[in-house]
Amino acid sequence: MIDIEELSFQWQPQQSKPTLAIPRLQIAKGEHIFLHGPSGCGKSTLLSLLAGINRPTTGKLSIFGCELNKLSNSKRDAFRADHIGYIFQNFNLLPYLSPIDNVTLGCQFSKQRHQKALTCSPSLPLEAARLLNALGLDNQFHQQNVANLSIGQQQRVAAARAFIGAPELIIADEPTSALDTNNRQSFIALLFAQAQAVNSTLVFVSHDESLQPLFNRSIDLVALQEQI
Ligand SMILES: Nc1ncnc2c1ncn2[C@@H]1O[C@H](COP(=O)(O)OP(=O)(O)OP(=O)(O)O)[C@@H](O)[C@H]1O
Repeated sequence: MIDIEELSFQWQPQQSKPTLAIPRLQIAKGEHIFLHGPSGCGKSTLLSLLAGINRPTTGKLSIFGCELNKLSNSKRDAFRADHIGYIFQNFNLLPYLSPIDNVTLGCQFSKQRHQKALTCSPSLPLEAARLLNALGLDNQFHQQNVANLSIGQQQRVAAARAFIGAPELIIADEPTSALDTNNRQSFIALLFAQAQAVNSTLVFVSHDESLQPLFNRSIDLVALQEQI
């Protein structure tokens, strides 16, 4: 569960107005949230706070009972490695590594996720292969350099890397923007199936409002900041 109270964030101390000012936001465990709003309204900034990359300037941000606003940078890094899978807009894959190696990297910084992954498969590479297949990337592509894969295939690798070790929260920042409409919807169906299998909470940012009905709840970041 995510719990935000009176949160504000500003990139620079001299800003006249904070980038984000959210009075209240609660997200329940297992919810699939569609987060939207105009360009520059602060969606990626909010994701960076949820992921513990940045810390709120003021206010409370608690994820699964842990108050991230009170943790040091290194403790937030450890929290992120243990509990959060992040699918970046540009995927951030290592191009000279195979899909299997990219996916297993998701466990390198977390003993907890490593152990959880081994409860599903006998080894990390086998668990990576299981997730890649579940997300629609066949075995024939598992050992190639990811640089040789299509954008849609790279996106499946990025999603499998986020899901390995069953993190409680999956954050996805416009992961479907390079795909056509049919591929977007089928990718989201696979994403939901994985999230449901381990009851992960999903926070998904997109400008494509046609995707909204697929989610449990839609949050307009501008309206959220105007609530009294
Ligand atoms: N690293 C940074 N340093 C300073 N300001 C930043 C930084 N990153 C973002 N900003 C500013 O914060 C504001 C919100 O940016 P953010 O990227 O969160 O918006 P967004 O809603 O995700 O936009 P988009 O939909 O275009 O991706 C913008 O005014 C942006 O210029």
